[in-house]
Amino acid sequence: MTMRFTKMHGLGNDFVVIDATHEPVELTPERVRHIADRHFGVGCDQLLVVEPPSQAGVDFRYRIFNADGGEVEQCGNGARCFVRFVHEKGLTAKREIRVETRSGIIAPRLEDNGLVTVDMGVPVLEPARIPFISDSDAVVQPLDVGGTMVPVTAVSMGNPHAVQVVADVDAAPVAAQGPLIEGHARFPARVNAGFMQVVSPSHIRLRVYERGAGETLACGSGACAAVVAGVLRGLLVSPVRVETLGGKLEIAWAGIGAPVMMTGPAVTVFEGELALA
Ligand SMILES: N[C@@H](CCC[C@H](N)C(=O)O)C(=O)O
Repeated sequence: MTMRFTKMHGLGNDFVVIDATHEPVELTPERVRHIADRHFGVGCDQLLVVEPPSQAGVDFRYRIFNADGGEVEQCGNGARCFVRFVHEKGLTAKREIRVETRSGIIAPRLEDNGLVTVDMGVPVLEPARIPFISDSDAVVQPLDVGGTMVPVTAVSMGNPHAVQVVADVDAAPVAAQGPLIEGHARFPARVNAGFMQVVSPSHIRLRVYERGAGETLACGSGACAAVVAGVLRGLLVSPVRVETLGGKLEIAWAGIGAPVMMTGPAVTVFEGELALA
């Protein structure tokens, strides 16, 4: 059996994108892991599957699978690539699209300059809904990471994030702390671990150790979560330029109750056909 795919990226956070609008695609966690494998498969941080909508008033449904095979709720860089994909494939001519994800409906828009702006929805801060086990709703909470108390802000952008502030992102303990935070018992659904350096109130540098994928060159939902955390901590003023290892995003957030807006690029790299066992 063969499967056609498109390889894409948003700031180096890379995706294998599959069109399942005409025919369903059978995916198992093993198959996702094989496709995402950089040696034995195509290689990607996430696999994105574009499907017909399951409800009225929505244009598409898109599903997100991490490289470890797990299906997740949200992907910011993926949402931008999804829009470019449906345009390039001629699946719609609409520039503003309503798309179902596991965490609800998001609304990405293809701009005239080729960038994509995504309304990523209202961030969730209540611990139980993140989910984050805590008796407190304080913005900054100590997390015991291998015996070191790390002050983090827990935010859900549809998917869970734990953001910490570091003095120098290049020296941040991403490899050492990332896996410990990702699998921390206080985050029962696991979590994406963000390390943010505040350069100025409108500029941060960010690295993210992603749940189910390890450190990636960029994480769109992580950039949104970091800006929310920075604004809530009084360190940032929207809009904020977020510099990742793979490039820059613009994030705007007007505060509690408002949606987070993310603008950035989406790039198609190549198309291919994969033989599946
Ligand atoms: N790279 C993504 C996030 C993908 C999902 C994440 N690893 C999770 O498990 O929640 C982004 O750009 O937001």
